[in-house]
Amino acid sequence: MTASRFLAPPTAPSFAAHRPTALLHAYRPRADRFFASPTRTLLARGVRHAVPHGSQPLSERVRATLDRARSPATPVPVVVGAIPFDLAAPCALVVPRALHWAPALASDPLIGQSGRSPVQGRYRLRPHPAPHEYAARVSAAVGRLRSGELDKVVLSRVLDVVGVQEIRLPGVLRRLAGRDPAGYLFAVPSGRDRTLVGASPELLVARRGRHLTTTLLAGSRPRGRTPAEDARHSKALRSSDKDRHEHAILVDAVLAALAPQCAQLHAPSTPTLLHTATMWHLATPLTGILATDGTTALDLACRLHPTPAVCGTPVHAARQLLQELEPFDRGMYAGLVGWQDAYGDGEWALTIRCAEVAQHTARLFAGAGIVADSCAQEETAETEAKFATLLHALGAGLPAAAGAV
Ligand SMILES: C=C(O[C@H]1C=CC=C(C(=O)O)[C@@H]1O)C(=O)O
Repeated sequence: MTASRFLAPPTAPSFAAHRPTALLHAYRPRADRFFASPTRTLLARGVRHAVPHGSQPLSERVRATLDRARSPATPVPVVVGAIPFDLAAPCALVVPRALHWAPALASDPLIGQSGRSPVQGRYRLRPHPAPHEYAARVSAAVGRLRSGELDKVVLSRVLDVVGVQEIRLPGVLRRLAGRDPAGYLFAVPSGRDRTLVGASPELLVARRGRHLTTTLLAGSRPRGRTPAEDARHSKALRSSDKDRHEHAILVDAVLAALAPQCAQLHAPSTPTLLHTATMWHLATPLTGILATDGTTALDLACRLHPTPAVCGTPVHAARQLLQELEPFDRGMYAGLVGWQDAYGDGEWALTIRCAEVAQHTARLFAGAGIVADSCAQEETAETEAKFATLLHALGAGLPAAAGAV
């Protein structure tokens, strides 16, 4: 595969014709799917084919849908959308009627003007479970981790944000883009009248020909309110044994899952730091060369999912513990969002730092990786800090409203 084919898929002859921010501003809720990564911006309009629900593995159903969508006018169709945490549940992937591509949002000088001033919305905030109850569940998880039953579990909670007016998704998406233009931004229909919107920092996997990349994140601190506090937080994260252990569990699991597929696989021996507008993370960028041409981006994603960034280790024990300790359905949270073309190239990011929006209500999700040395109060504070990404974009993250959490 050549780089030029990757940069200008045949479905996107107008790749360079659009400004990234023009696609951002053209986004229409419900009719469109918007996805932006550090390499490209994509706006998908309408539905030509939907990937069906069924008992066959997801990546086979996607292959079959892409085959069906191939035509002289669209020789290399693309699927776009979201996949739930539970791969056996219905996905929200489609081959759109029209697809517009542009370079990365961060490359557009106008991105700085996107959604700069958050509107002050009037909202009621309902956490589930309440922070003290979540902390109790973290303590229960720590007990199980210390007994040796498992090594890590990612325990999440939700925050329902209920407004007096309908939530305006284009504004939410623009404010997310304005604050984190180099992240993975998305707004995709996720069910009847529901939209999954978010700004994820984590790439599960991207494939370009035989080249694959992932950016593994685990171990977090909130950004500081002053430069000095911010520097303290990043330094504390870098030197924390507990966070390095939490991170190493993720890197080891992903290396073990990818090794059989790869002729080469490279991970730096120590993590670096990555930041979003609200969080610091320990990060490991991993690169590899696939052993064969036949493995698609989604084959790789399904092989990896759920990683210890969103579930835990061992996976089976972690899933069981989540069933006991998480009193809600994750739905599209902690799943995947992205695109893949008929060549098998694509990008799949984790659906974290996101909300599912329906009319007046947004359900925000946030999780924290728990290991045997975790402190329940700190993990609870970490989930509160993670909620801030979406609270800010909704205009609900202002001190008075945040105090109600
Ligand atoms: C599960 C989430 O974050 C994951 C990604 C980065 C760092 C994480 C952590 O430090 O716990 C989580 O594993 C979330 O934001 O809901």
